[in-house]
Amino acid sequence: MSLDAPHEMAANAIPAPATPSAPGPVPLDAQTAGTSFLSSIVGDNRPPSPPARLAGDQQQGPLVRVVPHLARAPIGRSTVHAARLLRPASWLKSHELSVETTYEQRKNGSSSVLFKLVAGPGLHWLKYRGAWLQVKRERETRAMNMMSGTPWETVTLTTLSRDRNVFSQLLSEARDLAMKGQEGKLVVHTAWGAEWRPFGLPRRKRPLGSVVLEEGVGEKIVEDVKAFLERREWYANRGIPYRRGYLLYGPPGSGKSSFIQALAGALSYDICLLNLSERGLTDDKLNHLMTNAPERSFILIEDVDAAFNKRVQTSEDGYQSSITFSGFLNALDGVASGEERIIFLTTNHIERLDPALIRPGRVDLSMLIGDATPQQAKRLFTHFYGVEQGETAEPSLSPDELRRLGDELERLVKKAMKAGKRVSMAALQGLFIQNDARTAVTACKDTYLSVANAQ
Ligand SMILES: Nc1ncnc2c1ncn2[C@@H]1O[C@H](COP(=O)(O)OP(=O)(O)OP(=O)(O)O)[C@@H](O)[C@H]1O
Repeated sequence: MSLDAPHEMAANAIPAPATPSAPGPVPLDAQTAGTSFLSSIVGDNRPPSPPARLAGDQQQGPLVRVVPHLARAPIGRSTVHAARLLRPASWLKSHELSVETTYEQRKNGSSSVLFKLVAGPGLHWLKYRGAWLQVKRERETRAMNMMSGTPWETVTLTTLSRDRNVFSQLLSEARDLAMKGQEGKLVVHTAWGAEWRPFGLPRRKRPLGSVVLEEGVGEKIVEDVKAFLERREWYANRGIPYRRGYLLYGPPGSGKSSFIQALAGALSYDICLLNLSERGLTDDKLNHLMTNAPERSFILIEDVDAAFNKRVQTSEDGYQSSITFSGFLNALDGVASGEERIIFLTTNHIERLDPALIRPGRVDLSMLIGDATPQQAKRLFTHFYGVEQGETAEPSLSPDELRRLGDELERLVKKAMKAGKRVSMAALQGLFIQNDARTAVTACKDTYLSVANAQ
């Protein structure tokens, strides 16, 4: 196919600020360049930047950024213009690249910044299943998302092909690519103003069995959540808001957050992490967030005691957020809609919580997630060094010795508990990560029994 060159293209191309020129031409033939350009157009599953015009619905992924604009780009609309614009050599090039960055701050203080080059504002050309497509990304200069301050964007796809199916094929492929990135992964959302946005990349799901709780505790929570999910009709018929609140309380490092994340993963739910100390959070925004969480997600509010122990909300730096205790209670109750709402609260200090917060209807199930019991310690040990396909994680360790070491650990944790010593699951995990099985048991003895014996 040979068509004429886009003389106006360079002049008309939108010079996006902070859009570096690519060092060389970037091939855009999707048949030879694979789907990489397609993925760069549709993005991955990171928070889109800037958001799409219809991005108000948090369920929309990158795919939806393309959909509404197709409607405004009738096929063949600019056939003549495009025919004039095209020249064989330049169709396969795009200099309009943007840098898309993702910043992730982890709970332990570490952070990472990822970047990738994506097709930026301007014109791009690609050949998709034999049809040439013009892709035009335009930023709105006047309108912007008031919540996040980012400009809206229009992506217009135009084709000369008579085959309209090319759009549906492209969109299905884009959707499949987007979904693949999330398959088997846990998506965590955080609040941006009054809307939810995915935070960082989707994470690998943690197997539920890797969080070792006291016998029966995890099972009880899982059963309760599953029973709740099966009773939508029951709630609707009785006019009861379809919501359930859970409180997991106990010492630090006992597995509260890990269990909630693993449970979300097991049920293919997302997590919506709500920080009540967030600057700018108001009662209204909180209410909006609680009632507009993405479908199939748990709302997780950690360390809820820190937020309202004196019915005043103060962050670490002394900033007082403008949410009120009664506003928080109202948001927890939610509007009496049929929307499913599952809320998890965690705390290290249940005694500091206001009784109004944990009354039934707001918190329906409270569970203590405690320090390690002797059996838990042994199970965690076995999980770490355990037998897989007939072999232990360490070749020099026979299954018999593993059992013996596990029993020894169980006994020593029992002894430590008798001596009033607390054994944290997080601390045990730390010892197991650093040591082989034999050294780990010796280290536990040194850590817990030397002190216990001395007492
Ligand atoms: N019961 C457990 N089983 C397996 N791993 C655990 C368990 N408890 C803690 N851990 C490990 O310890 C670390 C901290 O756990 P987690 O953050 O879930 O504890 P937490 O109870 O939520 O603590 P905090 O109250 O301080 O938020 C995680 O890396 C987790 O893997």
